[in-house]
Amino acid sequence: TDAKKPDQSIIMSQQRKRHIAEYVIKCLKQYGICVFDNFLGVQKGNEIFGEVKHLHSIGAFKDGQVVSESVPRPTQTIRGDKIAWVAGHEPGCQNIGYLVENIDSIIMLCNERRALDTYHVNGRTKLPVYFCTFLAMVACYPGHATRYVRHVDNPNQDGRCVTCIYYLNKNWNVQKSGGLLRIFPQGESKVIADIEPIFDRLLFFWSDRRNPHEVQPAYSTRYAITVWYFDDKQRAAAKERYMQQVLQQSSKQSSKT
Ligand SMILES: COc1ccc2cc(-c3cnc(C(=O)NCC(=O)O)c(O)c3)ccc2c1
Ligand SMILES: [Mn+2]
Repeated sequence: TDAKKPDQSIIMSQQRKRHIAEYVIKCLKQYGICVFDNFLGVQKGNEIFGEVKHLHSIGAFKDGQVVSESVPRPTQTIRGDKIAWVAGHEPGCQNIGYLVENIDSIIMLCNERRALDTYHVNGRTKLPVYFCTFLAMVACYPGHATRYVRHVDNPNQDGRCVTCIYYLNKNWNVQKSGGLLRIFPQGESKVIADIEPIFDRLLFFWSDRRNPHEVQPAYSTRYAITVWYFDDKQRAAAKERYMQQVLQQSSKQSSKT
């Protein structure tokens, strides 16, 4: 049997991708944040949601550990999400793969226009511990008031320049279920952005200190898929710093022994 060909009717046209990229460029330049609704449509959105629920049902989600320089505090006070790293070609994840491919091509279109700030985005998410694989982070806030306190995704130049989040939550009611994403833009606009994590919504924002944000307590299961885009120069510098730290640590160790 021939490999399952994606349904031609829902391959996103180049023209639509260009239209979205124009919109993303305009918003990121003006506000540093961009919300685009009805990104893939109900059918594709449902298929992706189904794959994420399947991942959850087979226990693929692990507690979100916090990578922080400060003394690690119990994670449940900082963030309650559970995460699963997905490349998109694993069995049962091809629709997540379709989502990531489409986001990729939009970001690359923005990049061609030299529009992503001074960044040159050529790589996509790699595990924060410097593995060279490209991954999307599927996150679940399992309800019972799980939250993520105000934070910056990339406070110390680790290379990430754009955060892109795709939400999967049907008929989400913030009054009942909370889970609002609140962004506190640090630019001149200073207008707080309250973003509801609604189904088939795509969000982009600069990952650095321009966009501190928080996930308010969620009272229903809240799913999202995040991809971070790297600036290659910043990334290379971060890797260099990381390797220097490792070398210093090992030379300290060897001088002790
Ligand atoms: C291995 O190390 C890891 C592993 C996972 C990590 C996940 C995050 C993270 C950052 N931001 C958000 C967020 O802001 N979500 C906003 C929303 O859902 O609307 C979020 O859900 C998760 C940060 C660092 C990590 C380091
Ligand atoms: Mn974040």
